Amino acid sequence: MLALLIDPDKCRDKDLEKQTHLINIYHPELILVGGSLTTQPVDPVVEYLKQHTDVPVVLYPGHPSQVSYKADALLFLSMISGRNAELLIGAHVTAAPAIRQNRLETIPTGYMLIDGGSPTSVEYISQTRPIPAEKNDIAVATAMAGEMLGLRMIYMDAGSGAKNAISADMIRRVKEHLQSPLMIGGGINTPEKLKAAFSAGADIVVVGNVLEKDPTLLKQFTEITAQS
Ligand SMILES: CC(C)=CCC/C(C)=C/CC/C(C)=C/CC/C(C)=C/COP(=O)(O)OP(=O)(O)O
Ligand SMILES: O=P(O)(O)OC[C@@H](O)CO
Ligand SMILES: [Mg+2]
Repeated sequence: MLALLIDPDKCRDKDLEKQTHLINIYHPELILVGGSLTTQPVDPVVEYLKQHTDVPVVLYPGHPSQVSYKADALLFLSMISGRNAELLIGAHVTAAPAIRQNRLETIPTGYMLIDGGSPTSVEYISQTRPIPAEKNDIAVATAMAGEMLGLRMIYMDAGSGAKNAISADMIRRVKEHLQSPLMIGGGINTPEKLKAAFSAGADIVVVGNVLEKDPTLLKQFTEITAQS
């Protein structure tokens, strides 16, 4: 599956219109909405997408303020690569009552930040250290622990705009030990990197930056996804 990430802060009305037009032609399987730091409200972006496409809109929040009850579901992320209690359970306690009240579907997801070769917004904002890129064993153990805690999906992210995407080796090793779906993202900016992530075992690949810069690449990215 291909998940297109839309950052509410980076899309002006015109960009969103253009992206929506291409989404309706090429149909990525998912749209994710979120950012590690957002100053613009998420609600209008979700509302626009729900009105103009049939592709499911799933929230990928960096903060409880990014929860919109207009979305189809929410990645209920716990940042298991870090040791920041607020991102492991704190934000969740704050957000849970309203999520339940509004009957928003949650997808319990273990979020693992992997070193992508340059500092990323998520690393800075979360005040956590990523798992070193070469430490496959730590990634495997972390994903296993997340699954044992009951998390239903694992998201390994090198961070938006990462210099290096997560290695095929790490993806393969983690996937070997996992029953749950594996999501991969961060720095996937060429057709080759997209193919490599799927070949290594990614179930869902998240692409943000490169499609923000050149939305027309969506055609090629959806074709590769269909062949993978
Ligand atoms: C439980 C609820 C509702 C919220 C907490 C959510 C948690 C634990 C988040 C974990 C850490 C985090 C800050 C994730 C944000 C990831 C995200 C949406 C990244 C998108 O990319 P950006 O980092 O915004 O990329 P740019 O730098 O390209 O804007
Ligand atoms: O913007 P890119 O580098 O595609 O990354 C997407 C996403 O995995 C970030 O959390
Ligand atoms: Mg952002």
